[in-house]
Amino acid sequence: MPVMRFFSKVAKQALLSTPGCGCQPLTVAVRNISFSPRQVTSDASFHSVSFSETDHPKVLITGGLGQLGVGLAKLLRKRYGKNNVILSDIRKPPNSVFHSGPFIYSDILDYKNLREIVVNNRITWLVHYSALLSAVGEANVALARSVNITGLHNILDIAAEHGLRLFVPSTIGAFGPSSPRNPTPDLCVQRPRTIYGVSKVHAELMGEYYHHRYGLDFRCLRYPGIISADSMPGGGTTDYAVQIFHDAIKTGKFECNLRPDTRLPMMYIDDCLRATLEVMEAPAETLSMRTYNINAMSFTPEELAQELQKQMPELEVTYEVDPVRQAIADSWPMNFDDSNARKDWAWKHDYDLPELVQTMLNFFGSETRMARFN
Ligand SMILES: NC(=O)c1ccc[n+]([C@@H]2O[C@H](COP(=O)([O-])OP(=O)(O)OC[C@H]3O[C@@H](n4cnc5c(N)ncnc54)[C@H](O)[C@@H]3O)[C@@H](O)[C@H]2O)c1
Ligand SMILES: C[C@@H](O)[C@H](N)C(=O)O
Repeated sequence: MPVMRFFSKVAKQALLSTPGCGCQPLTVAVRNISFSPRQVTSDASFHSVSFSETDHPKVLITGGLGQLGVGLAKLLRKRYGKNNVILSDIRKPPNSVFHSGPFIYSDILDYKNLREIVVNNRITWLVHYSALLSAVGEANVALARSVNITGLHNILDIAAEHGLRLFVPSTIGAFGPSSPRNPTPDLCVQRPRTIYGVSKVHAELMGEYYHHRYGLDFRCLRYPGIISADSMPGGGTTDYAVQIFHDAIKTGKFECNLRPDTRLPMMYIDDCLRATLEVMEAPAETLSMRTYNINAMSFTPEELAQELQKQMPELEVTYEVDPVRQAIADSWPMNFDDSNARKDWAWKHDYDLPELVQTMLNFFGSETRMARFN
């Protein structure tokens, strides 16, 4: 769409509209909506988009000290420059993170604090990672509702008010027992039974609503369970698939809290972070939707254990099922259909199960060698 037509369409939408939010006068949000040139569609084809020194996005990552944020900051800093990517969280960063690039305190429940950060740092992209995951969410529903829903409202309004490109991850947990589970397509019944899932469906719908109503450049990927070696998961149902590596290396034993035949979609962290970068850089006209499933592999605890045992035959795996996590897993997709992401913006995973296991073991192997050396 030509630039002027784009602006006048969005300006008209803005004049007609008022984004709802409990935290600030609605008119302010509308009057202050501004449009970054980055929101205008580009002719560059996917993968060939590159950023000149002066054209870097200025990125803020919320909830950046969890399993995914530090890795994403590293990837984005490599691409856009160290000082153009700000990590934020409400927790105190470890030394290594604090010294690796800009870090700032940000509580997503504090709207004024968010606005100050966005204005003072001239933020243009917002990656919203703060959340309570599925298992911790069930253990503290009130806090999960507040962080995952009220916090999201603040993020949407900040993004709309300042014309930011906004990424919010969703999850396989946004589906429920009445969704088709094998495979689960992008568009189907979504009736999750966890506060986490309910809050993520809410985020998908609110983001898409703001996109259609106010022109917000909202982008969302539904991540599978993410597996990483150098960061620990924050209390989800798929955490077993990370813990098994730590326990296997440390003790040669692992007690799994899901049944051996529980099949769930999973992904290695490098694929997840690259997908996030790719969808953020994708020209708007390639996105036929604003919320996409992405997938890499799908396995059960038994299959993961067998793959590990090819290299560690002495590994012993036992099962002590946690009924809360098992009920959650039994309501989630077994296989994820990500054909729209593959078609629209050329999504392609690099890691399948054997490569994942090899990469994780290589990481822990080199760590052990380093520890012995020191
Ligand atoms: N890790 C996965 O397997 C996975 C899968 C699907 C989707 N996701 C989504 O990706 C995002 C990042 O996941 P993660 O695994 O890094 O999560 P995590 O639980 O490891 O980290 C979440 C972070 O949010 C922070 N936080 C909590 N309350 C906050 C507040 N009020 N203000 C600011 N920050 C606050 C926490 O301190 C924590 O560091 C989440 O939105 C999650 O739903 C993750
Ligand atoms: C799947 C995902 O959203 C998260 N790892 C959880 O299990 O809660």
